[in-house]
Amino acid sequence: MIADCNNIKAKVLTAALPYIQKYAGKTVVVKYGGNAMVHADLKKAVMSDIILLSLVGIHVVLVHGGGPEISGMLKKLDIPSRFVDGLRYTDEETAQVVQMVLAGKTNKDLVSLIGQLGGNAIGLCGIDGGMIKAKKIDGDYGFVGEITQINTDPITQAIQSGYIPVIATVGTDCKGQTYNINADTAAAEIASALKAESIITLTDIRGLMRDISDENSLIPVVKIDEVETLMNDGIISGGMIPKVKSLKKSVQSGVEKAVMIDGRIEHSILIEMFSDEGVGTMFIK
Ligand SMILES: Nc1ncnc2c1ncn2[C@@H]1O[C@H](COP(=O)(O)OP(=O)(O)O)[C@@H](O)[C@H]1O
Ligand SMILES: CC(=O)N[C@@H](CCC(=O)OP(=O)(O)O)C(=O)O
Repeated sequence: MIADCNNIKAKVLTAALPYIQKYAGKTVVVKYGGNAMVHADLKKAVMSDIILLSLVGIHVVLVHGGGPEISGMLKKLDIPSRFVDGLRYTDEETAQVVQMVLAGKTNKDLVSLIGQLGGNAIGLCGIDGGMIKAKKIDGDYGFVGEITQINTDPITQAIQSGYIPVIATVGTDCKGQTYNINADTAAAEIASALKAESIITLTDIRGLMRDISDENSLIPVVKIDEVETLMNDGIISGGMIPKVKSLKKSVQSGVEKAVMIDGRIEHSILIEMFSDEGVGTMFIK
């Protein structure tokens, strides 16, 4: 019985070998959405996967969201939340709360969890080391940032020093104004700046759906020139809008593999990376 079990373990590990060889030394950006973060056990499983990837020599960069935590804090402070095209309308006060929650609480909680699980992470936000420079996005969104420049040095230096960089997506301009940057948007820009091999977005749904009330309507592959039609068809709404736009942009910028997967499934990152099983929605040229 024990021998059988060990045999299976050995088979699983050797089956992963070609995938490990493919990704070793390459950069993989994982975007971890706030909605897939709400269950403690799942969060632990995701962090364990990230540690494993890093230990087999993959340069994992974790870019996290935290929308539900921000909304929760705004509610406690009696500040109303409002979303426009999937982006949080951000007045001056909201921008401060976003910085406090994303860079302060969510980021440090993830770094601490990775540490508890035996990994080595360093928490950064876009302000640290001048990593994310931003300006006000066009339109009426308040202090929502459009990224003007990414300085990859703090990220690459963290990786070279053996840390998993964990990034909160708050940026600044040269005057010190804080901007709230959607985590999907930032993850795509970071992946592109790092010339990442792959971007994996973990969310709280199977992938891009034709109809979110129908579990069987998953769209497994999207060609990026189909995105506009899908947007016009009105099947994409809320937080899925920046997600889809960002994955499209990643592909356009040369990221080899851009996928959205279900963060509610335990070890979905490992299934995605270490098997040929297509999970979620893949964006291709
Ligand atoms: N066509 C679609 N397919 C899948 N999800 C969609 C679609 N349109 C809107 N959504 C919504 O987008 C949500 C995911 O975005 P969001 O809540 O911002 O997640 P995250 O916290 O992972 O960034 C889904 O839970 C779903 O409610
Ligand atoms: C401009 C904007 O919308 N910023 C997001 C930043 C966090 C985020 O993107 O979190 P998720 O990945 O969990 O959605 C917000 O304020 O909620």
